[in-house]
Amino acid sequence: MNPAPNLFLIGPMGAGKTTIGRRVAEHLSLPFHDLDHVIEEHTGATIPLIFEVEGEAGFRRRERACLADMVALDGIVLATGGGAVLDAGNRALLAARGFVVYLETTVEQQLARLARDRKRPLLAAPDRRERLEAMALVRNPLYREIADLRLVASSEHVPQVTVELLHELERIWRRTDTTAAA
Ligand SMILES: Nc1ncnc2c1ncn2[C@@H]1O[C@H](COP(=O)(O)OP(=O)(O)OP(=O)(O)O)[C@@H](O)[C@H]1O
Ligand SMILES: O=C(O)C1=C[C@@H](O)[C@@H](O)[C@H](O)C1
Ligand SMILES: [Mg+2]
Repeated sequence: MNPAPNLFLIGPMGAGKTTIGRRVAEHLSLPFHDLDHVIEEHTGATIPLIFEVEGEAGFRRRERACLADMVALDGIVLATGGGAVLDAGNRALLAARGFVVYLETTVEQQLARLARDRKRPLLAAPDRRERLEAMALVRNPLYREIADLRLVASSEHVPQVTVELLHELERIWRRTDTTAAA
């Protein structure tokens, strides 16, 4: 069993936090929440519109508030947005309130997976590769800082990655159980 109250997925845009998180939650019979969707619901506006009206700073304020609400829950799987770890307070909350899985990916994979995406305002750049590389430079150390588990998805097949993550969690949580019982 998960010794932490929650399971949190972190990692860059297009790493699969939403996709894999939803499937893992289903397998674990836990409620799934996606922080981006929570923000949109609370605001009554899409993420692109929030960025357009309030800028990234406004979006980050809303992200902080919604993240604080979500981590207060118990027994959930939460997929965060790619930039949630930029805030030190968010990082502290995630580390304190759950088991943190860092889904790793490469810029190459991001470019392929998000090629047709128009819903991520930070990707609206003339050179997407350059933008993603710059973000990785700043953010990857922050993901690493709070990760309890790093998963380099070896497959482009979503069900396969889901199974890989479930196996890793089972292995780690079984070990934690044994240690606690000893
Ligand atoms: N392991 C995978 N193999 C192939 N495609 C994937 C994989 N993981 C995710 N995808 C695809 O990549 C796209 C982006 O995935 P997803 O929305 O889950 O990313 P995310 O990590 O939640 O990103 P964000 O931080 O922007 O919310 C989706 O179309 C999804 O189907
Ligand atoms: O990487 C980011 O900063 C973002 C990722 C998305 O999940 C959204 O949270 C938003 O588009 C910003
Ligand atoms: Mg997502």
